[in-house]
Amino acid sequence: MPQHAIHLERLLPELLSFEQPADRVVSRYFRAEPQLGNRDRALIAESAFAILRRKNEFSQFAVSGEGSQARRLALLGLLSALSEGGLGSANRAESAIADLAHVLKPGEYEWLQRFATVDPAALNPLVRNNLPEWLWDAFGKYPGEDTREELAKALMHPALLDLRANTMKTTREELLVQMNALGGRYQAIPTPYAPDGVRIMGKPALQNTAGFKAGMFEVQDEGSQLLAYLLAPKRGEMVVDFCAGAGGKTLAIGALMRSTGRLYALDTSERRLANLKPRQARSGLSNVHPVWIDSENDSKIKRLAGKIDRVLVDAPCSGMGTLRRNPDLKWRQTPEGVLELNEKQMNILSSASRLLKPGGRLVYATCSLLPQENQQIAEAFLEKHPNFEAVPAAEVLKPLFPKDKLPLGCSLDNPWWQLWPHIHGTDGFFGAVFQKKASVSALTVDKDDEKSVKVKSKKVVKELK
Ligand SMILES: C[S@@+](CC[C@H](N)C(=O)[O-])C[C@H]1O[C@@H](n2cnc3c(N)ncnc32)[C@H](O)[C@@H]1O
Repeated sequence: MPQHAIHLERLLPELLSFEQPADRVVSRYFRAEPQLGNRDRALIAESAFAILRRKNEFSQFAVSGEGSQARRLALLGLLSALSEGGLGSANRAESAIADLAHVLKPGEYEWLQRFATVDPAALNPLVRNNLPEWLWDAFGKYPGEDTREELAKALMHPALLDLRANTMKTTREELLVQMNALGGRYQAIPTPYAPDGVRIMGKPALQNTAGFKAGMFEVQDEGSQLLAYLLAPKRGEMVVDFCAGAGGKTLAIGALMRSTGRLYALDTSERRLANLKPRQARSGLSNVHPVWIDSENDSKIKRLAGKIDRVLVDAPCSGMGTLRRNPDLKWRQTPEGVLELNEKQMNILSSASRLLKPGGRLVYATCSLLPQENQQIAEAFLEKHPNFEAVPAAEVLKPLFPKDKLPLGCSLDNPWWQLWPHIHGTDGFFGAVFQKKASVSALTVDKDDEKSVKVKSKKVVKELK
């Protein structure tokens, strides 16, 4: 373990400069240190992310103590990673300190023990909750002063590892057996709501398993899995995933369509779309068509106008709902950055809405918790597009995922769908469903029989090439 602290000390300056996303900095570091094994990498990465999650608390405590500031942060990161149980150890702080004892220099053992006995209630709320002031204030407005601390606490813990069984190749039950056969340290259980989800306690390296290579599963948060049900794609439909990225949601949607119909995966990032290709190949889906676009106004999109049954806009957003797994975002994002995103979100949603047939469904989604990126965009969209109406999420999801008599994430007070880390144990998600109102001329278009739909979709694919 001495080398873990040394690697962390080396990694920290770049990580804490916040110039690059943390996962990129960590991956680059590991590429330059090929001798590190899987377990070492897991502990170093988990400790680095713990430092980002609890930066205010750790920085305040690390003002005093032995050695350099980087060494102190590294030790606090290791202590947190070893005591969180994210690595399958589920140790308490005392036993984690004991695990570290043999690498500690004089005075460090007592210093860590002092840290473990700090009373969080005595700390300033910004320090205790590890949030920048603007975000703490924003959470005070929504979800509100009474609940923001609970939310902040949930965001300080690493996310659990969720998988989605690829139902084109296996079942959840088979995947559970496969995962439980990995070894005693890990335990796999069904996710509470997503019907194909498997939750793993501990963090096994899965990329090299035969099941992963054979496309039996994808790593995907339960909330993301549930979002595919809000789009509710049907077999044989024409569907567009407008901001498909590396295709996490595309693949879940494609499986719900049982690999029928056509599913266009659009994105402006060639790099992300390139990452979709191997995942698509593993998945066995033949209905997915990745298409690179130069912007939301690309002429390829215009050619699909009025032809699509369902469109998902999983918009670029601040990612504040994913702070459990991307804690650097809370230090990198700013209120000005959110304003810029708002303009982008509105433009993408407006362009995407042109794709829909009369009667077609548009789902706007983010992994943000900020109303500016969620409710306010959905409301502004409805105001600007009187040819669309909101469809209550509860109506779309019923009878799925019942919780307190309503489908999970739905409310009687509004039509939107929202998942919270502190309530649902998922990443934070927002979803709004809109339906394009049917017009008289549209009714005749809707009468197309299946054959003519097939001919048309072939033509569209040709046009996109
Ligand atoms: C939240 S991510 C999507 C994640 C993805 N749906 C998934 O499940 O993995 C947002 C995506 O929007 C893409 N994007 C940004 N601007 C865009 C635009 N104008 N049109 C389409 N996609 C855009 C980004 O490249 C990014 O991949």
